[in-house]
Amino acid sequence: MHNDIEKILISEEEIKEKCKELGSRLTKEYEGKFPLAVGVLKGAMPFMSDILRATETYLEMDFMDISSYGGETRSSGEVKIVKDLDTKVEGRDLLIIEDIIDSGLTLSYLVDLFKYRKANSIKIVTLLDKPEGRKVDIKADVVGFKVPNEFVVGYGLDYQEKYRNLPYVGVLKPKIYGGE
Ligand SMILES: O=P(O)(O)OC[C@H]1O[C@H](OP(=O)(O)OP(=O)(O)O)[C@H](O)[C@@H]1O
Ligand code: HPA
Ligand SMILES: [Mg+2]
Repeated sequence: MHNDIEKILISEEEIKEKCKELGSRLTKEYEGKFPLAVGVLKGAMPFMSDILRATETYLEMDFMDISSYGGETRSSGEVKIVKDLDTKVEGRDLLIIEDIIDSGLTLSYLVDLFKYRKANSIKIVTLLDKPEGRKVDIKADVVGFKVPNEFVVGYGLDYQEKYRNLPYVGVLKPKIYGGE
């Protein structure tokens, strides 16, 4: 598996440090509140697990499974709910946790949905931001790292469902995508 990686963009150590830093920030921001942390499956799973264990406040966790990429490296543009939340959103302070904002389609769909469901507040935390990928205007409130306009894998991010369990974020060798 490691052999398929051309270069590591963000190391395991850098991710660990960042989760601690962002966790302390969220601890302060949600002091005295009881936010609903919404993990966007499947990609956000490792990041959610690490950042929330560094967030020292009461919180509730729930998950939403959204899909728009299928097995491709480009968004189909059609966002589908595979699994909805079990929790009522009305009046809650939502903390949406994502692995990456690329085109922005997934998050803009979710933000609209949660506004419609009358959330009290919505904050977006993403490990990675790929600003050059953007098709709709949306910004995260908290960003771990910016990444260049390349398809990245690892730490939750997949290519054809593989590589999510890499402890770092990297770029695949071109031959893995069927390139030369
Ligand atoms: O900003 P966007 O262009 O919408 O891309 C970001 C979304 O795409 C990926 O999920 P995907 O739909 O591939 O599902 P997955 O998390 O199960 O891999 C990623 O985990 C984000 O949720
Ligand atoms: O660069 C990416 N890698 C993996 N999954 C993704 N979903 C959106 N962008 C990406
Ligand atoms: Mg994916």
